[in-house]
Amino acid sequence: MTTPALEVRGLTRTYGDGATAVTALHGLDLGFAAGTFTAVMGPSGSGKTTFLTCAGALEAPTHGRVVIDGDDITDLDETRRTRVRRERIGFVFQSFHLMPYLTARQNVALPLRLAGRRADRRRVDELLARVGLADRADHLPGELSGGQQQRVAIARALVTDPAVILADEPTGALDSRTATSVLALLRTTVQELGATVVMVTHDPVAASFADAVVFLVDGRAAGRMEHPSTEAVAGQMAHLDDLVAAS
Ligand SMILES: Nc1ncnc2c1ncn2[C@@H]1O[C@H](COP(=O)(O)OP(=O)(O)OP(=O)(O)O)[C@@H](O)[C@H]1O
Repeated sequence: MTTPALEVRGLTRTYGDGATAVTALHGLDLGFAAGTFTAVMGPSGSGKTTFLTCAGALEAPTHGRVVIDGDDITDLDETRRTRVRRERIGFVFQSFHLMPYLTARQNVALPLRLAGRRADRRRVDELLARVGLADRADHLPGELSGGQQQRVAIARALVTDPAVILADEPTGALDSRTATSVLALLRTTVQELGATVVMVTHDPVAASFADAVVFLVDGRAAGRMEHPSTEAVAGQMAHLDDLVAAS
């Protein structure tokens, strides 16, 4: 068996304590093979964001392990966790999170600079070309459309060649045509570069671009669907929403 790009074992996250404690994740076990595109879906409050922030070393789990490409990062101190975030994980957020005063090229190069690595201009420009922005390298984010900004963010997420890219509703702020082209780009990134993408989404259309969907309900894994179609995912989500409403 090859080492998963990302694995969580017994992942538990409780917020607060005493009577007001909320357990967002209850011993979640999930593995994501390298070179795959997986969507994570579930009803509101099912723990998707909490999963992503724990897997992305943005917060520590209460119990359980987070393993990135075979390295257990759970007990690292804050300095090392920051390094893991910068060098082993790529992030793509709904609201792009680009630096407004840096050009597209400088934004893509930023993770390399923060990691103390030489910002290889050829690699940065190659990635900008790959995401279709060769002619926008010197533009500021404010001079780019939403879809173009998300393409810059995807190039930035790829620049360190991370073990895994974590995407949180990457098309949530885009119109459906632009969303489709950004999802197609994520798909080709996985196919052609062997990247590993884990994407939280509410959108069955977005999920249909993935190889598989993992469903969460109430902080627990609630099934997996291979080769998802929009209709099958929408049907499963409606079923899960009914289960939650009935509980
Ligand atoms: N910082 C926090 N403090 C207290 N409770 C929290 C915190 N973050 C999340 N929760 C609770 O944990 C549970 C899971 O939240 P989470 O945001 O992970 O769900 P989600 O599936 O991403 O939801 P949505 O689809 O609505 O974004 C919810 O009950 C939420 O209220």
